[in-house]
Amino acid sequence: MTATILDGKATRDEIFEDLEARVAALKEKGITPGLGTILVGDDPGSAAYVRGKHSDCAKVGITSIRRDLPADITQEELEATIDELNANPECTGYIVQLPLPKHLDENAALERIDPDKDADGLHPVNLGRLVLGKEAPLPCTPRGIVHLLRRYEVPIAGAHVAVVGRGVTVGRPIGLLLTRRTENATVTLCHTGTRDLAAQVRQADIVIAAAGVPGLVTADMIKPGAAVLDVGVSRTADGLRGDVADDVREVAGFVSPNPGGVGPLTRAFLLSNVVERAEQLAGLSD
Ligand SMILES: Nc1nc2c(c(=O)[nH]1)N[C@@H](CN(C=O)c1ccc(C(=O)N[C@@H](CCC(=O)O)C(=O)O)cc1)CN2
Ligand SMILES: [Mg+2]
Repeated sequence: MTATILDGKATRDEIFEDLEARVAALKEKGITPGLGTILVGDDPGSAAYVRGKHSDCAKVGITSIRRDLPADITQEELEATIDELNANPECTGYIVQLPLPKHLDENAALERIDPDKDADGLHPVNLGRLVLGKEAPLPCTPRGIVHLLRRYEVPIAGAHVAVVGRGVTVGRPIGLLLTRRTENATVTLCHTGTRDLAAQVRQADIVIAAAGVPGLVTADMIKPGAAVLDVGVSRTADGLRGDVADDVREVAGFVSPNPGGVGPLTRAFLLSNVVERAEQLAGLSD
């Protein structure tokens, strides 16, 4: 068997086309959505992601607001920048690029974001709303994963999903999305303390690998025909590596590659969250 590729770039292009039209409609009503980013330090990966977010904004007509701060900034200085974007009327949504340098308190920074401007859906109030099933901006990577599965008609209802990795941007929130009544999956959240990871992954219809460990998920761990989404990213001497070994394609029914799978959708749904918020402000959504 050779797996069907879940093409994140083609799916991203469809989303951008829709967003471009919606941004034009907002502008006709006198509202221009504005995405802010706060980047601390000079990690090349984070800098590239932030550059990508701003070039996406230009493609769909969203205003870009950039705040780049030195790596040795204090928590107080970071929080002053967060306060500034909370108060900035041009900025309708923004993100703090993660991870932050070790000396900074990431949770305190996320908590200081105005929940109504939280474009990443990572503020505790918005994660709490997700737990309660209330409307909220959804974390971008999990939203991209669900969209990609639906787009390629991978059966989700009743499926057994193994998530590998418990980070705040993917592993923890994806279980909350997939167990909503609209998705109805059964989710096992695996991590470094999981006994016999291979056995957990082997019984899954859908595997979401988001551990950041190159090649962690191998072909012998995959149930034939399963959907395998490679979300982890590691920068190695050989370049970017995902969590999923290449030969998984010979066993799986569906594979999202890395790069070119879920990553482009993380960026697309960030813009989507910003546009949805602007539509709420304009009274264009229900
Ligand atoms: N505040 C946030 N920080 C981080 C998030 C996030 O959602 N919010 N997620 C990741 C990084 N990230 C966005 O910020 C991100 C990661 C990967 C991609 C992407 O498009 N990847 C491409 C490959 C890119 C490359 O060549 O380097 C792909 O998968 O095809 C976009 C965004 C951690 N931090
Ligand atoms: Mg991500």
